Amino acid sequence: MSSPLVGSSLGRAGLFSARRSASRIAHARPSALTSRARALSMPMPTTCQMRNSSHSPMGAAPSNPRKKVTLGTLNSLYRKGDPITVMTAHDFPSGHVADHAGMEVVLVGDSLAMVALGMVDTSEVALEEMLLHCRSVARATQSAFTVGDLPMGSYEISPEQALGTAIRVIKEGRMQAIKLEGGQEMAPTIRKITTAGIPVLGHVGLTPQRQNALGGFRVQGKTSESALKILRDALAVQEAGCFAMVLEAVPAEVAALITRKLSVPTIGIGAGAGCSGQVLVQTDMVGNFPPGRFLPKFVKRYGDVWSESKRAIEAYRDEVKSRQYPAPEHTYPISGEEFEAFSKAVEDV
Ligand SMILES: Nc1nc(=O)c2c([nH]1)NC[C@@H]1CN(c3ccc(C(=O)N[C@@H](CCC(=O)O)C(=O)O)cc3)CN21
Ligand SMILES: CC(C)C(=O)C(=O)O
Repeated sequence: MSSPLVGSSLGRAGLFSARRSASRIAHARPSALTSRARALSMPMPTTCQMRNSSHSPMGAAPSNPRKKVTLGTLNSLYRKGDPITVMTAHDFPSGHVADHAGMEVVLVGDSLAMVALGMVDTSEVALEEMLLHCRSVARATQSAFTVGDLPMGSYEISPEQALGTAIRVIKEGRMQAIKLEGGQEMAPTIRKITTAGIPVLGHVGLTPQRQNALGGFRVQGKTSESALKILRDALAVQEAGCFAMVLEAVPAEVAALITRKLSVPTIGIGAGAGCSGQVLVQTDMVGNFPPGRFLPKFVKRYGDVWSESKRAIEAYRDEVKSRQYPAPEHTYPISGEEFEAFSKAVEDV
C-alpha cells in the first residue's frame, strides 16, 4: 500500500477510508444523504468526510483502513522473510503520514532531539520532552505499532529506574513498546521491563547515546573482535526478551550474519539489506532539511520536502507583498445593507 492516502479520494485505499468515515458519520447523525451513500456503497462527498474539529486545527486523525499491527503481525512478517518497515516520527503530522504510508512500526526516536528540537546530539533531550512527542505521535498512529525511545539518563542507573521510565512511556507517552540502547550490560534491565509486560526493542551496534565513549558516530563491527562483541550483545538482548533489535552502522556482511544467528528480527539502519527490517529517520529520508546538511552515508533521500516547503512559503511571501493573497474567495461576506449600516455607524465612533 504505497499510494498516498491523505486527501481521500485518490486511489483504492482512499475510497475505503472515505467509506469508513461515511459510515461513522452515518451512525452519529443519520440523514438521507448518508443512508443513500451507504446503500450505494459510495464515498461521501469530500466536504463531509473531512470535517475537522473546530477546536483542533489539525483535526482528528482520519481513519486508516489498515489493520492494527501487533507483535503477532511483526512476528509473522519475520517468519515469512518479509522485511519489516520502521520509520521515526516526532509529532502528529509525521506520525500521521508514516502511519498512512503503511509503516508497520513508528518509532519516536531520541533523534528528535536533533531533527525536531535543534539540539546538537541526543544526550540533551529530557524524558518529559520525549513524553510530549510520544503522545503527539500516538494520537496520529492508528495502525502502526508504536515504540518510544528511552532518552539518555532515564534508564542506565538500575533496572528499577528503567522500568519506572518504561512505564511512563507507556502510560503517559501512550506508546506500545520502548526502545533502549545497549548490549550484554543492559540484559538484566531488558529482562526487568519485558517481565513487567512491556515489549522492548533493543539497539546494538552504534549506540548514539554513547557517542562520547565510542569516539563519535562511528561504524561498529569493523574488526572480527568488535563484530563478535556485537553478536554477543545481540544474543544477550534477544535472550533478555526483546521482540526485535535495531542494528545500527555495522558492515552489511556482519549484520547479515548476526541476523542469521538470531531468532528475533534485526531492524537495520546503516546495516545493509540482510537485516529483517529497516528504519530511517523520517526528516532525513523525506529531505526536510536545508541543502548542505551532513547526512550519514546510509540515508537515501526519497523526497525534497525542504524545497517544497520553501517554495510554498516564498510564494506566500510574494503574494502577501503584492496583495494577491488573500483573494476574495479567502474572505468572509457581509451583506451590503449591513456593511452600509456599519459604515454609517463608524462615522459616529
Ligand atoms: N538526523 C539523524 N539521522 C540519523 O540517522 C541519526 C540522528 N539524526 N541522530 C542519532 C543517530 C546518529 N546517527 C549517525 C550519524 C552519523 C553517522 C556517520 O557520520 N557515519 C559516518 C561513518 C563514520 C565512520 O567512518 O565510522 C558515515 O560516513 O556515514 C552515523 C550515524 C544516526 N542517527
Ligand atoms: C534511528 C533510530 C534507530 C533511532 O534510534 C532514533 O531515531 O533515535
